[in-house]
Amino acid sequence: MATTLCFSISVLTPTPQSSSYHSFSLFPKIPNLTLSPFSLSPFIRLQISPLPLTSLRSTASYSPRMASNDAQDPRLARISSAIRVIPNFPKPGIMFQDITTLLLDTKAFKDTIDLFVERYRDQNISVVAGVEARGFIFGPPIALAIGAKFVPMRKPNKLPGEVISEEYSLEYGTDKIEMHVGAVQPGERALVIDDLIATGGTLCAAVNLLERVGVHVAECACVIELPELKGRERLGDRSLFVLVNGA
Ligand SMILES: O=P(O)(O)OC[C@H]1O[C@H](OP(=O)(O)OP(=O)(O)O)[C@H](O)[C@@H]1O
Ligand SMILES: Nc1ncnc2[nH]cnc12
Repeated sequence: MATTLCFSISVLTPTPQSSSYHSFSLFPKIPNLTLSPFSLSPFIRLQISPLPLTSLRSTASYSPRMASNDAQDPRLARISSAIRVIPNFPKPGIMFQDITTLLLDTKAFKDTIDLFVERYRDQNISVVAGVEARGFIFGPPIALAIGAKFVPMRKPNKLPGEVISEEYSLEYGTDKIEMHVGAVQPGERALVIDDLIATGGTLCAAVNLLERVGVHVAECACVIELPELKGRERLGDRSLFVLVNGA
């Protein structure tokens, strides 16, 4: 493999058509990189360095930084290249980060779960809260592996029992997520998981909902971050762990 790194940077241009979806590009180009057949772009994403759960923030860098303690961890590159990017979905100008192709790659999918499990298995987490819909894919295997319960955080009017709701703002309008009353107890320690953080509105709402019922959120975790959308800033002091940056 060639070792020269080139950089291709496109600055975020918010699209008027976009509401909760946003497009951008910020990634190092790596010639001769082996990519999955699903990847539309011959690029590897930037990666975010790990922080212990006690740390509050991690920062993106132009040097690839790995989510594992091993700076050469090859799993992140494979995960990154297994995520398909679909331009102009669901709206013109959006670069949709499609994790369904990651799920087809059994090694990359397993590596994704393993990376989260390695980070959280000794953190005394009793609740993994997954955000609808794609947090329902990554959350349950992590919960099972670390011995925590899985709590779905759903879109409005989907849960049959009594719910507690949290509204949050989108670029235009508002949305809401809900959780069953009694699913968690005050004093429990939670991990909030989703596939992707963009503006951070969804994760913020999930954290707020859990904190309102006395749960301590140890960390939020996502497979992908779109750093230009500054979701990390919206989370404030809440700790965020991600594996790769969006292409
Ligand atoms: O950081 P934010 O700006 O809040 O955006 C991130 C959210 O957007 C996507 O879900 P989406 O709202 O598309 O719902 P879906 O998973 O049900 O399709 C993604 O899976 C996150 O949940
Ligand atoms: N670009 C994107 N791809 C996938 N999910 C998203 N949610 C918000 N923005 C997204």
